[in-house]
Amino acid sequence: MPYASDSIVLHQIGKTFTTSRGHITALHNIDLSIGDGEFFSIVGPSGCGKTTLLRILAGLDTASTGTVDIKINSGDRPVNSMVFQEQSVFPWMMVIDNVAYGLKLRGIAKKERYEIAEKYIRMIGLSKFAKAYPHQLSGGMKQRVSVARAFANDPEILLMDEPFGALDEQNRIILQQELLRIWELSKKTTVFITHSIDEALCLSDRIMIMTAHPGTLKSIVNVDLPRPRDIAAIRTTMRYNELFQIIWLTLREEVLKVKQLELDAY
Ligand SMILES: Nc1ncnc2c1ncn2[C@@H]1O[C@H](COP(=O)(O)OP(=O)(O)OP(=O)(O)O)[C@@H](O)[C@H]1O
Repeated sequence: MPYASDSIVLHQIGKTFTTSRGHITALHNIDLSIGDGEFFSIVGPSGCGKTTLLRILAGLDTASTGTVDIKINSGDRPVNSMVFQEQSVFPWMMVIDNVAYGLKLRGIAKKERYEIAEKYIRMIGLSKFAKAYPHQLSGGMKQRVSVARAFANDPEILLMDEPFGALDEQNRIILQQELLRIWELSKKTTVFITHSIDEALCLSDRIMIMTAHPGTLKSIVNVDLPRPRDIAAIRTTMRYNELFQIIWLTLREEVLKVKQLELDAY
């Protein structure tokens, strides 16, 4: 898919952890470019290095080899915002203050940061709960607050590590649809980790499939499903099913390798 420019360029990324039991190579020689405004998902078997890669993009960890380049469009914005699987809201803050937190850190005046926060709270359907505290919200609602906060921060890139993994299916579908809607409006470069081929297909422009440990780039699939997307409708299309098969057959080889390694270890 054509993009005006690259937002993220990874060159020969490798990561080796040193532990008391020796060295663990988590990532090996990953070359990758992600376009400005692209929704890019990563799937791969358990332990293949997805989170490690995202942590390197977030600056929470450093690569052992290679380089990471992230295009900075404006010096006033944070480079990234991350949404984790676990709800990472502050329990002592009202919803509106949780969503506005990053803006406060950047010194944005209260009136303006509340206006921005209210806009995103409206988008995720929580206006009535703007002054509620997290203990008054369900798990799905708290995760919505995390998503709203990430967008309100207006980062250069959005990083999401299985953000809906802990939710029940109904809440997950609703949040996926809301994420699609907000992303369509902002066209923010997004890197999204998921274990779900379905989720990756519904949301992404491209999907990267990683090999089993050590993680390398196995292949990248273009998701040529039309946008804007309705998640329920897209799943009924023939192209969705074709893409699902392609990804599953590629991924299955890697999942089986992990299973074999587990059996060999016994
Ligand atoms: N801080 C660390 N110290 C040592 N080894 C680590 C560390 N973090 C990750 N690893 C190892 O690196 C490899 C990749 O881990 P990572 O969590 O990135 O995989 P993942 O694909 O996100 O896994 P999952 O799908 O199960 O969440 C694993 O073998 C893991 O044990």
